[in-house]
Amino acid sequence: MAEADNHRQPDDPPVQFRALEWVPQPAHLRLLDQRELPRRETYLQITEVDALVAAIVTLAVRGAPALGAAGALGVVVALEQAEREGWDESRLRAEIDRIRDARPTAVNLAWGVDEALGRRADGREAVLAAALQIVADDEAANRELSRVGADWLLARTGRERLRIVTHCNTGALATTAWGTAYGIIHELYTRGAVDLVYADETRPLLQGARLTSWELTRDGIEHVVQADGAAASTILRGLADAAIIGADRIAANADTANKIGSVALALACARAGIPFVVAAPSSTVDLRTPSGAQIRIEERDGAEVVTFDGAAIAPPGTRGFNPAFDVTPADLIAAVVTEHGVVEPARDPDPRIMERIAG
Ligand SMILES: CSC[C@@H](O)[C@@H](O)C(=O)COP(=O)(O)O
Repeated sequence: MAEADNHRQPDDPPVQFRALEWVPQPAHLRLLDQRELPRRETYLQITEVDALVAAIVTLAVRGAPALGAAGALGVVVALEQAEREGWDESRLRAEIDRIRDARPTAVNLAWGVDEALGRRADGREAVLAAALQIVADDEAANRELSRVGADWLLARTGRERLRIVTHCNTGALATTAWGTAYGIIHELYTRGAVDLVYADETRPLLQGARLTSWELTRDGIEHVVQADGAAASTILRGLADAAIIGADRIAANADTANKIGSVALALACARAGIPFVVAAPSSTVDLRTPSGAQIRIEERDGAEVVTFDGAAIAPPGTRGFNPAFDVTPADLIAAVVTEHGVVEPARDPDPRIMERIAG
């Protein structure tokens, strides 16, 4: 792994890395293996559906927008494997369904698969072009929503410099590039408007402690990692000016599914009177889901909770309870930001409010 540089300046060009990339020759999907970060920077070469599904399920690739791109490029992987191995149509469809269903909460995954699959009649090159368009569009959306979100936060708080709580990882690792909530933080940083970032560690898989702090360190943004259990207290003690999170699925009424622990931040922000902001590209908005009550929450293996870094931390036989996401009700959300603008669900209880910024 390259040495982290803690001395970057706001004007320095952003550090380039990609969570995922299509490599044409020999054709494969290249994934930065996020299970290994920050210890090692290693890449997976994906040429088979089994390997892609395993990478998604074990969070080698993760984050809703990155999953959307992985799903779309996964259709190309499946088409190529089908040709190599002589699959019939029903086998091909079943394998593509395995990719689509590998994780249920992030709407981007099924969306990405279906967008790419929709071009199948036009051939493999058209499917690949659709998938690469998703990659390009995601970066553009993230950059735009970051500007919009930074403007909104500075106007709403009236502050020149912000102390920000964030949860899970929403940076370039979780997207095709740049990031969502992290993108807003980076945008504020380039404007000289970040005082301190509190990155929640994000139990049980530590996306905050391992991944967000890796990105913040590379970008030279002042930060601390705090235990998830510290976040509400940080907010109630007046140590933060806002919380910004990403999303895995935003229902039509703005109820938002995101990494487990997000709703606790929203409750604390409401009590403290500081803004709780959700940032996502419009591909994460699911207008077919009316409210959070209809969002399926991924339940992961309890072993992830009762172990730490591979070692047991509870008595043998202890079962873990491991919902990967929670749903924050719209009335606790000060702002949802997409590349198409901002809505303010806490002030505006419109049951179809997300139609305004879904594109
Ligand atoms: C821009 S990423 C938005 C969300 O996908 C992110 O906050 C999150 O909850 C990711 O969960 P993960 O389980 O790591 O895929």
